[in-house]
Amino acid sequence: MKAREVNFDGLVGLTHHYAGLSFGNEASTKHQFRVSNPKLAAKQGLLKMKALADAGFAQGVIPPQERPNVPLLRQLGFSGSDEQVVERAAKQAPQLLSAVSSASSMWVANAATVCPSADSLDGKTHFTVANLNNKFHRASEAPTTENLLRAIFRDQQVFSVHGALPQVAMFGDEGAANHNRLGGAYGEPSTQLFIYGREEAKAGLVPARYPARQTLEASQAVARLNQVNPDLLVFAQQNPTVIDQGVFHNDVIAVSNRQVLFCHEQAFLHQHDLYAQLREKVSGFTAIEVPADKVSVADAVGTYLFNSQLLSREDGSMTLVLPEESRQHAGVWRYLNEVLAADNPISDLQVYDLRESMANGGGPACLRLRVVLNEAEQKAVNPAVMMNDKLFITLNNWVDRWYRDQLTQADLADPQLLREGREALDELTHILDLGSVYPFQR
Ligand SMILES: NCCC[C@H](NC(=O)CCC(=O)O)C(=O)O
Repeated sequence: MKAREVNFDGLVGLTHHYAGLSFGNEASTKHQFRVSNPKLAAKQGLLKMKALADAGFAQGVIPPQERPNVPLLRQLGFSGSDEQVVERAAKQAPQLLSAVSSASSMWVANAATVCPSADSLDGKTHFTVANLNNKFHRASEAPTTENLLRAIFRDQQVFSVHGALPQVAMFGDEGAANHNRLGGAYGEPSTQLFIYGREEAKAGLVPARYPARQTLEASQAVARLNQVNPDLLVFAQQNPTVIDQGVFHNDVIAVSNRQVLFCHEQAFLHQHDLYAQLREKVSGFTAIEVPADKVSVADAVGTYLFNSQLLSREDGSMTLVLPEESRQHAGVWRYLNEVLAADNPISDLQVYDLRESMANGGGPACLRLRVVLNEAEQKAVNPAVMMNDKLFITLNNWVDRWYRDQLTQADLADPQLLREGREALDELTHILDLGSVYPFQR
């Protein structure tokens, strides 16, 4: 049975703004308080989804979360009606209101880690929701992410969705952004490479300046929950010095597809040992390694060339889906064209304008969750979330009706934004046939 990779992209939420919340993510810090355009952000994302769907890649959509997160504000001691809760938070702690209003769930590469059925001991497709413990504004995504995944992958005969790991630093887990799957055909058992930033139990090498968000302990627990066949597992540490240069997730410095790993030469701590392990486990393993004298780590972080999607076409060749920023940089673009000309599976570069998401540190790869599905599993997915001409038009109209074209931290105090958000999401759950998934619906 033929399996394929389906990409599910996060739809940008109505409160997308630049809050400067992610220490260690340099774009987030740099763009704090810049005026955002949620409408444009959502449309940029939809255009990428539609273009990839039109090019024959299977594409789904994951909806945004309810923001501001009023229950979370109540947990922090703000009381009264929902409107009063928001109003009081805006007055007493505007930075908290901003955090609980973040549209960060758009970066669904951090929603969960996925184990395709070919790799799991029980033959099911597993999802473990990420706890995103390192950042307050992101840790609150987990419960609704779980509801959303259950509403999309709802057939429990074939899908198994696990709740997030315990919310403590020891089990900090950032989902698929720190996970690669390497192998042959998608439906064949493949090697799962879990990348971590530090090991809680050992005083090993760790970054000095910025946090290592993912622990080895978390990666091991996710592999257990997902029932990954132990023969297929590899764990490797990210290079702490690149974390200190702004590589807060592995998908900022490496991307894989089938037998190919496209990465910077400084991505991993013991890079050559890792290649040796992968050569042994993955038939035809191909590393396309970018040297620092061609692209510095700073330029990789600035242009996000590795935060790309590496997609297989029918003939086995691969398309690299890149953000506009990597075309704008002469040296990076020259290097990418050298990769194109060289003898390797990459034979096409596609560039998208994702400027709104990029300014918060999210490129093409951050916006998508990869799910390998065989034919029966594809049929078991909630069909209303799959991108096609009709859904594209419906979602664009929905965005036009509900989204603002500029937003600042001060606007978050507007009780109308809360009401608009709920009405819009209520409508969206009908469009995507999700049932009741948000706190305000329960
Ligand atoms: N995979 C990309 C994730 C980007 C995300 N940025 C943010 O949350 C920035 C939000 C802000 O600062 O407004 C993060 O760092 O986890």
